[in-house]
Amino acid sequence: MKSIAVLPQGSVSHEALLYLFGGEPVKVVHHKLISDVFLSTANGTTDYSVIPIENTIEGSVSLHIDWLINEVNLPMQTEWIFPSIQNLISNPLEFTDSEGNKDFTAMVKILSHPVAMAQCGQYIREHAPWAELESAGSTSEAVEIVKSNPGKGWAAIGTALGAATHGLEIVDRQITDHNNNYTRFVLVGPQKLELARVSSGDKTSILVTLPEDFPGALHQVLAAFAWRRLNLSRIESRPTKKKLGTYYFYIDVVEPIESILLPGAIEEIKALGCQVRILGSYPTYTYEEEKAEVQ
Ligand SMILES: O=C(O)C(=O)C[C@]1(C(=O)O)C=C[C@@H](O)C=C1
Repeated sequence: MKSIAVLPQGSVSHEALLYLFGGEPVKVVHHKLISDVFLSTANGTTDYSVIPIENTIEGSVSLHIDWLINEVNLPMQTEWIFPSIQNLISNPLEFTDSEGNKDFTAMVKILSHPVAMAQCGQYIREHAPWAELESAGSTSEAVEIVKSNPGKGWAAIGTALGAATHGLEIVDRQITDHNNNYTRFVLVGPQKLELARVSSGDKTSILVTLPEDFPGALHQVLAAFAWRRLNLSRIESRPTKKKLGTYYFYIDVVEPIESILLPGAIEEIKALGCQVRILGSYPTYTYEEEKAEVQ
């Protein structure tokens, strides 16, 4: 049975994992911090790790992309999209007045994962702008901390599964600034992954380092894809962390690595003096509500 490292029970990542595998039996190994999720597969304890890499509202999860680039050498084996539905969660009746109405005046602190917190900025500004905001390793860890601190005016932003896991109350449902809030997840690990569900296509993620002092280098890199009509779905620069002003370009190509034209494009980019690292070539799955078993 495949073993999969993921953030704690009831995190968005955990919901996304349950969705991806549907009924397939897998051994789920929870870790409090994303660094430990990465390391568990990097050191061979688990077969795969679930990594959130991009969100509709917050954009790239830079920390996780940097880990993929700099800290571990774990190929991406699958990508899928899953909705991040965030809720305001508290100990039962903590924010209900004697007449049964919601009353947030005693809300002194809101805890969540910083990405989830950022997805709900508008809600916080409208409902409890006075509350102190505190980061947790995951939305589910935030719920767990709130559970251990009843009566203090603390609330968490997290999933319905997180609230159910810890037996807490959902004070307000679906509080993200936009309803169309989706997260792109990747499963990373050394082995290819076969899934029962039908994919919506393939992608290849590559990392390109430009040679120094080469005018128009990025233009020429992009031209290698353009004249072959290879579709790019994302391009993003990340600092190399070695010298100020030097960057990696993270590029997603909507083709599998074994397609006819992609290897030629990569060779052309290398011939320009660029370094190319393949981060993975993998099937991608779009979210289909009727297949979701959670929420
Ligand atoms: O904290 C969680 O529940 C997570 O799964 C982490 C994470 C992230 O790192 O982006 C995943 C998706 C959500 O949109 C917010 C947080």
